[in-house]
Amino acid sequence: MPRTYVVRLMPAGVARVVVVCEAVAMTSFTTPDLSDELGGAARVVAAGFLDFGGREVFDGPVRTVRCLEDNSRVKELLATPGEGAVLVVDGAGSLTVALLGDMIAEGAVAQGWAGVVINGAVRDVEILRTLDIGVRALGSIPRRSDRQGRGEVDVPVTIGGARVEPGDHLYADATGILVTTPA
Ligand SMILES: O=C([O-])CC(=O)C(=O)O
Repeated sequence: MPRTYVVRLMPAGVARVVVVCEAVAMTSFTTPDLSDELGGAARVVAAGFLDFGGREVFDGPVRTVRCLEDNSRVKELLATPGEGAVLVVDGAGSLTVALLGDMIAEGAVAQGWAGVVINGAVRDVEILRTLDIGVRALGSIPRRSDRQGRGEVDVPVTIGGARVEPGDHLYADATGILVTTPA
């Protein structure tokens, strides 16, 4: 792991090396290790989610939205304090409209959300990748979604074959995504 070192000359002329920061944030988990350690208690989300965010590794307690081609609830929820949570959006796998774009994602960063995992599509991908938030989705498309106030918040959903409930904990890294239910 890359590190930044400062070399100070001590009075006796002896060089002392002090690690002052990690250039890459230390992560306390990997999804393969969690999968091995927890077995069936770690519900693994099927492969197929792509990384669109500026944070490759993220985790947090889960909030959920279920919606179909209408991101009203996504926009509303991500404009409220996230407190390190991960929003899991079950958009039924629809790839015809985007449920997240740069404006909503920038708001989510400002509100302290750790990540957004979308069983559906995003847009503004050039900007999403610059933002300090995890974003996973199935694909991208230019068309915005409808906003007719449809959708449900904090309901159990299933994405990538894994059941996800509000209050679960979601872990995502370069390998994949898994979900646990805290004891
Ligand atoms: O407004 C939307 O539905 C999605 C979008 O483009 C944004 O978040 O900037």
